[in-house]
Amino acid sequence: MTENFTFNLKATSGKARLGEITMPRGTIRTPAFMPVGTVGTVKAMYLDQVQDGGADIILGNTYHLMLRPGPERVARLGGLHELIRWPGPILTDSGGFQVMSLSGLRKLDEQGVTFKSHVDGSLHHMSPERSIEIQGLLDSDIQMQLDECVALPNEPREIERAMELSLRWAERCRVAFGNQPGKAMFGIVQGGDQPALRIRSAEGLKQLDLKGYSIGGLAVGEPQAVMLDMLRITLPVLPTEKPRYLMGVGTPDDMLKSVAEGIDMFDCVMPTRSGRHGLAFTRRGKVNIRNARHAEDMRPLDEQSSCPATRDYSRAYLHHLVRSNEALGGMLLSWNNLSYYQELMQGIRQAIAEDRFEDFKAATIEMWARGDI
Ligand SMILES: C=CCOC(=O)Nc1nc2cc3[nH]c(NC)nc3cc2c(=O)[nH]1
Repeated sequence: MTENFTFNLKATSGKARLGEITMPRGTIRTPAFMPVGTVGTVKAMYLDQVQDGGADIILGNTYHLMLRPGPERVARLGGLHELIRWPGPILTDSGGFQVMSLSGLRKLDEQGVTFKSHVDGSLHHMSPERSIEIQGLLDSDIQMQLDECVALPNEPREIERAMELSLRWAERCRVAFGNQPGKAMFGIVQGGDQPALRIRSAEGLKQLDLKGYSIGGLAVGEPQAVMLDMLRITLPVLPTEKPRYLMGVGTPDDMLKSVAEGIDMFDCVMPTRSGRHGLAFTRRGKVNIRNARHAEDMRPLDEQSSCPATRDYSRAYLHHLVRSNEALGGMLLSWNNLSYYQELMQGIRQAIAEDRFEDFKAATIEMWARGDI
């Protein structure tokens, strides 16, 4: 068992990287997909299934957990891992992004953000220091700086203002985080779709002795080409020996192309959220199980899968459950989708290990191009 946070780069295939993050609570194989466990649960899943399905780490959302059950209460209950019974590493966001997108934002200034809870309307203030304090109370293993993510497209002046503010907040978070050997704090590169601002943000964060770097401000409505361009600008500036985490991404296509640029970690609600709405991800593309054509299709989603939800249940039954809005429908499709995402990550890691990632990427995207099957 290691008492530190270390990242070991094991192989490369083009710019794609195979690595391992070792932490006291376990090892994270990269490239990694991190299921989103918003309010201390990966929705519609048992965490045993999430772990058995291949996830080494899950996400917890600071914004939700600070509102309910509250960070001090979680600490009194032994911390998030105890409460939700997840033994592995947990990455928590700083809350910044969700405050902007979910709450009645009241004010954002140098000190931090002031907002009204979407739960009960209570007023909250979150400074960079309070965000790190909350993540500490949650006993989070990988903590995020507080940042300001602006939507795209946007005025360059506005993107610059938010990027500079985020840099100042990164410094304050770094001071507040202090020295916690078995834990990590990641900075978040901002700068929107502006190359010069992306470079300045990455250069600024490199002064802070961080253990990893998130790429923020993307997957906020910009075309995929813009997102990939920003990765090509940003990643060469970042230290190769530290992990890179692309926030909120994405579809299998997004992840394959981002791994090809040098991304190591991903999180996205897509597999779980779309599973609850009847969309199944499979090796051969997406299946909208609500579609009438599945009503009497006795085939499972994929007879070759090792996931029971994928291998043992007919499309007809899944169709019936989803059409009837039965809980089991969302449960089985979430299970299927997370299993597919982890199977894809395993395939990516294997392809990098054998230096054939480019072929694997092309073949997987081509298989997907055939669309709904
Ligand atoms: C776990 C996340 C750590 O969150 C933070 O502390 N801040 C933060 N979160 C983001 C989340 C995003 N999701 C998407 N698309 C679905 N784009 C995102 C961009 C950001 C961002 O720029 N900052």
